[in-house]
Amino acid sequence: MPDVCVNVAVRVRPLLRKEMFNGHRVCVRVVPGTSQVMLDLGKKNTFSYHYAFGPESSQEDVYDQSVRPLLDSLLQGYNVTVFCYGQTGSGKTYTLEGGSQAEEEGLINCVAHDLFCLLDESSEVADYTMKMSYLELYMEELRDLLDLPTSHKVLHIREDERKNTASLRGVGLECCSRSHREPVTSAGELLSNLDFGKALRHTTHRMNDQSSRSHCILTLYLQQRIQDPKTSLRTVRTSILRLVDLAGSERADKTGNTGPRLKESMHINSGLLALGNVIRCLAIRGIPVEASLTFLTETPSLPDCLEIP
Ligand SMILES: Nc1ncnc2c1ncn2[C@@H]1O[C@H](COP(=O)(O)OP(=O)(O)OP(=O)(O)O)[C@@H](O)[C@H]1O
Repeated sequence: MPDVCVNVAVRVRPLLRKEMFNGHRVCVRVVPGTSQVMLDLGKKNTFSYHYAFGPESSQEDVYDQSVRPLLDSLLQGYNVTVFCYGQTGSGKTYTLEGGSQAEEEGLINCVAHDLFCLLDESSEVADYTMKMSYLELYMEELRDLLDLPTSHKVLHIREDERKNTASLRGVGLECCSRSHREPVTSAGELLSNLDFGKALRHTTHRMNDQSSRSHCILTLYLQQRIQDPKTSLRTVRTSILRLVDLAGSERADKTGNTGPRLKESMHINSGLLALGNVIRCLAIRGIPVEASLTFLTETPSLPDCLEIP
């Protein structure tokens, strides 16, 4: 488990061809050999993070340093969430899902492959089950991206008496089942389910050709059965990994959005603001502000570890 419960990594992407063509220039640099970035704003401003990746950093560098260690925590029974946050076009989806070349594989691919390898090779894990859910929060409406017949229907967010958040279909007496959790047994299966879900995602607008217009939450529910070789005590260890691709924050004056697109932006920005407030409140142990996005990314209060005599 890392020493601190929130780590922040900053990634500066290279200029895109069209940005170079339009005469844009780099205004943020990583200070060599440090985890600091410097803004070129006349007087120099420097900011420190846990990790800082410059335009030359590969997907592998980002994964190995900032995400791979979290898999060990997950296997130990800790709940883990990775958020990709930033302005529209800053590279969140690229970082999580990857680019068009083989060497540009995103964090989700790396996690999928390593997680199954670690579980299969672990000497303490007798067996395990993994399930996944893939939800989209668009304009404050929640949709299940793994359930085609109902993906167009809105899910409702509810909390049980233990403060666990559930996403349910229907309301009141019609409230029948929670969002779909698909069992997965390999990285290939996980990634093909993801491709299925991605096709249903809301995308596109002007500042970025393939812009995500929704917050997307991939959750892996892991249950491991651990057998102690000395005592034969069996333990069931449950933990959750969330990989969250947040919609890009944006300024209405820069996007030129009007009408429904402007309304989308307002929902995106208000969700991000609430999330930022919650993280800030948690850091200073204040009272969090609640919104759909913050309910969905909350980790459950289920016991992480159950012992079976
Ligand atoms: N590290 C990188 N190296 C090369 N190209 C990158 C990198 N990061 C992002 N890009 C490119 O920049 C463009 C925008 O990236 P991306 O779509 O991931 O942004 P985003 O933050 O997810 O945007 P939005 O919030 O609008 O969905 C894409 O063409 C992507 O291929």
